[in-house]
Amino acid sequence: MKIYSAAQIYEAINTTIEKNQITSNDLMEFAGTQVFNWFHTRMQGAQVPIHIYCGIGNNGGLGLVLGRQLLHHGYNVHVYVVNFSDKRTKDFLINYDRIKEFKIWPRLLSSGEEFPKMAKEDIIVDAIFGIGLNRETSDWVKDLIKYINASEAYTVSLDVPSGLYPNHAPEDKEAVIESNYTLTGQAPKLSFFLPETGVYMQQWEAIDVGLDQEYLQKTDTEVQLIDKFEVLPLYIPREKYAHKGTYGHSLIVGGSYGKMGAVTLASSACLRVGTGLITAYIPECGYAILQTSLPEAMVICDEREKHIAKIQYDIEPKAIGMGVGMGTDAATVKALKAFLKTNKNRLIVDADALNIFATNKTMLKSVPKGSILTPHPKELERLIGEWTDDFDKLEKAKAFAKKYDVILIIKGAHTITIYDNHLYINNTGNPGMATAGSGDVLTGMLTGLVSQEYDPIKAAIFGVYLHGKAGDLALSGLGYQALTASDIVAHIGAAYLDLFKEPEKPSAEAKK
Ligand SMILES: NC(=O)C1=CN([C@@H]2O[C@H](COP(=O)(O)OP(=O)(O)OC[C@H]3O[C@@H](n4cnc5c(N)ncnc54)[C@H](OP(=O)(O)O)[C@@H]3O)[C@@H](O)[C@H]2O)[C@@H](O)CC1
Ligand SMILES: [K+]
Repeated sequence: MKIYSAAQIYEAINTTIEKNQITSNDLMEFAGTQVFNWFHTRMQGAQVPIHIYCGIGNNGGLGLVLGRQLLHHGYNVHVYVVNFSDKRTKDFLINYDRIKEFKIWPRLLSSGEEFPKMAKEDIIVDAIFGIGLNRETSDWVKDLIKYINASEAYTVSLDVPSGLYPNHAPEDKEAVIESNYTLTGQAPKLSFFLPETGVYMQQWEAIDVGLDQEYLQKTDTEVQLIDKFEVLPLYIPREKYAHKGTYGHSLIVGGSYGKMGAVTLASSACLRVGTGLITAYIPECGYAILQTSLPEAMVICDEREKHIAKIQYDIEPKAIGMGVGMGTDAATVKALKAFLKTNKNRLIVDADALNIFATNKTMLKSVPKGSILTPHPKELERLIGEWTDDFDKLEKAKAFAKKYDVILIIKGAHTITIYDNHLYINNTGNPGMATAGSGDVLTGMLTGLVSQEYDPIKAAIFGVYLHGKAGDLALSGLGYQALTASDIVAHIGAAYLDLFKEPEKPSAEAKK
């Protein structure tokens, strides 16, 4: 699903108006009606008080259309205008007049006014700011937002939780509506998926507000939300006359004394995702561990007992997973340096290999193009330096991926794959996956996919999706706390099978 920027949404609105020869207010009426239908379907005339807080822009205008339609259908509605500026938009004013047809005069709220009384059983509609927010709000509006949040009433935000900027993090964390449900116009916004800003909403749903389909389809976006619909075309079917050589030989290089489990997990995930052959390159101490825990794997041992000191082998892998459980011993750093001088294979770089690169940045220049790096937030910071907010982090990460021509996978609640100035936001996975070894499993899966000749960017997008889906399917009967990395591996097969079940609806999503 495409994620449009605020500028693209405004352009879509203008295109729709011009092409269909309608007024902007016609479009607002349509959007407001869609939102009304959403409420009406769920509330069926229930007389729960609904408090609609409208700003003075088009987000507020949308709130007024909703208010009028709810009144028309006999709902118990209270409408307030948050009067933060005199620059009311044309469509706000049209709808401000129209609501008065119902003998309703919205209460004007301004600085110093007492805020309306509400019970926590009531419903609040937040139509204060939409994507037009461009500066810090005044103190009294912040107080109102805090008051709404403190009410504990169920809050439905229109388009975005008010106070969220389209392209940077809020200055004041308390000056943002904590929304229970966000009904967003046409497509979700980037801020819904980032750790600092995603926390302001529990669930979101995209509502078709009638924007021009041709514009939406032909417009390329920098950001995409990845679900089943997007990954299905990436899947490479298995051939009848294939043999194990067809699906590539994967190599996992890693492990050190006390950390052999990481290699076992990565190697078993690599097998489960479908690699033809798997070899683990490990220090001597892991030999018996690997051979007993994973009989399908072949093992090559380093000359050292407890850590890797020389990466040398006589096989021809298609892809190499590098770094899981590897440690950062000086001899290992030296071995990695020497290895990079001759290696031509694509790498999937994780864990300690990332840490080694972070302190030896020149090594990054020897990483083959199209390799995949999979840092978690701390490892990412070591690679790209500190960031001011999540949006700044993404800019820095894009520049890094471009500089070294690599695919960067930023692991998190919504893992983001970055390549060639594009962002792919994953929509599978759950908090149970924040557990030891989960990253090792991902490294193994990505290695196995690249070995099977998935183009690296496709392997990254597909692998991250499949990893999250396996984690979601593993939850059943376990719950977040009990989920382990081995459970994720055990459900890779189910995640593949799930690809061919009924496709999910792309327009309505629940945030996990
Ligand atoms: N037109 C249509 O058909 C459709 C419209 N839709 C809806 O329109 C919404 C966008 O509307 P919008 O552009 O009017 O902006 P909105 O978010 O309401 O803000 C209002 C204005 O406030 C101002 N302002 C900014 N920050 C401020 C601050 N801190 N303190 C005080 N003032 C501040 C700023 O104006 P400024 O003062 O900078 O000139 C800004 O323009 C969109 O989110 C969606 O809900 C869609 O449903 C599709 C159909
Ligand atoms: K809003």
